[in-house]
Amino acid sequence: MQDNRNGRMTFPPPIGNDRVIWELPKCYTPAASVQLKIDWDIQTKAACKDRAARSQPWDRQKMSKVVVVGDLNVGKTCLINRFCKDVFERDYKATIGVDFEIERFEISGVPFSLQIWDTAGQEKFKCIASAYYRGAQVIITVFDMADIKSLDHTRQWLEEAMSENEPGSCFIFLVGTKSDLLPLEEKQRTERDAVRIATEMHAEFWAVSSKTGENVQEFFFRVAALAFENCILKDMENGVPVGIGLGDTIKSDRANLEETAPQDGKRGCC
Ligand SMILES: Nc1nc2c(ncn2[C@@H]2O[C@H](COP(=O)(O)OP(=O)(O)OP(=O)(O)O)[C@@H](O)[C@H]2O)c(=O)[nH]1
Repeated sequence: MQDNRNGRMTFPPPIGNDRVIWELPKCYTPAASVQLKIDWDIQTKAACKDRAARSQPWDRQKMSKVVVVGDLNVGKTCLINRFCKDVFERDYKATIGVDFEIERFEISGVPFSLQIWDTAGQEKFKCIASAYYRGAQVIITVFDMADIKSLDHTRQWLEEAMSENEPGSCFIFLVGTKSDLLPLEEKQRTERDAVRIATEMHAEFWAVSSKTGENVQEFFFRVAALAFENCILKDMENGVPVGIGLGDTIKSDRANLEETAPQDGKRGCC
């Protein structure tokens, strides 16, 4: 890429090593995985090779929208903050409406981003948050492993998120947080219940702890990899040549957010 101001070559912002994915990350447990395969689809590999070789400009990278839903206090914000900022907040601060983060990856040599929407679990903010469900490629339904009621509510959260999206258009994940709070036996029992519900929801189950960081990065890498592959395969289905961007090519973070945010809503935290 040429920088017109000083004639020097400029390149996309570097991605830290911790956001580079070469191999398809493993699922948490095969009992609750919707994608049991252990490697990329052969078409994905070919498309990545081609695209990486062409060194597309950074502003033509791909982005997938991820919506995180679940009861209040289950740990949605902490989960996102642990992954995006590597921090853990012990004190509860309710999310007001919605908030978002953008995380950049390099997957098989191709730039890719996740736009992660954190929604409020409190009933009074639901109408604001639900306006942002549309256009999701990934829905993450979160429950607190130490509060079994929140697991029962995940079906309802998923139904509401899916009501704004086409059936079968999203990857669904069921995430149990606060695994650090449970003794082993109780954790195993809760996981068995969660796997059953995940199967009903056609979701992939993960147990994580934002406090200790256990499985948080592994989980988001898996999300990014599956969303990325989905973009490539969708483009192929739609007859988009592999060299011409992957799916919804983005112009910039700002332009993309304006497109995906509801017309009458605000961007960012409301
Ligand atoms: N021990 C432990 N506590 C956690 C974990 N994740 C979150 N918490 C605590 O749970 C409380 C709620 O976390 P939040 O992330 O704010 O919950 P939320 O789901 O975003 O809540 P709303 O914004 O109201 O929807 C906070 O006090 C966190 O410190 C975890 O993995 N382990």
